[in-house]
Amino acid sequence: MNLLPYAQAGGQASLSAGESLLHHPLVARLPDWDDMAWLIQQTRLPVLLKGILHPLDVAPALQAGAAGIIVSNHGGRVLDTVPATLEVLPRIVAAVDGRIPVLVDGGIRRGTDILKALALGASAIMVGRPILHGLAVAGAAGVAHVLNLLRSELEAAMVLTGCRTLADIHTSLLMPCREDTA
Ligand SMILES: Cc1cc2nc3c(=O)[nH]c(=O)nc-3n(C[C@H](O)[C@H](O)[C@H](O)COP(=O)(O)O)c2cc1C
Repeated sequence: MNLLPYAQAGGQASLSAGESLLHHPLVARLPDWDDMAWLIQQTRLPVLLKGILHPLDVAPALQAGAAGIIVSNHGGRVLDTVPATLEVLPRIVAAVDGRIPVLVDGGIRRGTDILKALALGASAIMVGRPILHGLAVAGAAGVAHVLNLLRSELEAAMVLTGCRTLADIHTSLLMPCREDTA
């Protein structure tokens, strides 16, 4: 995410010659796990940590008091070569071992994507750009239409895979194409 427009009073977005984003006060000290723990202690609301992509980050997230984890690789900008969220989801789910909900987003475009994410252990999924696209095309009705499509596609996928309830959606529905996702 480009933080500079928000950080500079004058709204100057570009760096001058010789300046580096790394030296900007807003990013020179990047948030760490102590900051997460502090933030979580400031509210009684559940705080879910978004952007977890590595199983080794699960323990510090739990230690900081996260109420949930959102496996996500998108922050408005995307770092090249980050893994797809569905690729890392099973490893995060295994590391969490049922202690807190694990949500996932990124590239969910149809009901079968939701079915696959739930089969890989997600507690819930989130959707970004399809909502924005619906909003851009038809406002609130467009957003409702996108949500309706996703729901009806998920229900069709459940019917076709013999799942009467969300709890019936299980890893056994999936045929692994790589050993490490088995
Ligand atoms: C225009 C735009 C801006 C975003 N800004 C942020 C952000 O500031 N912080 C963040 O955590 N995620 C941000 N995201 C990512 C979304 O929260 C979400 O993770 C992502 O859009 C989900 O993937 P999908 O769009 O493929 O459904 C942004 C996404 C878009 C499209």
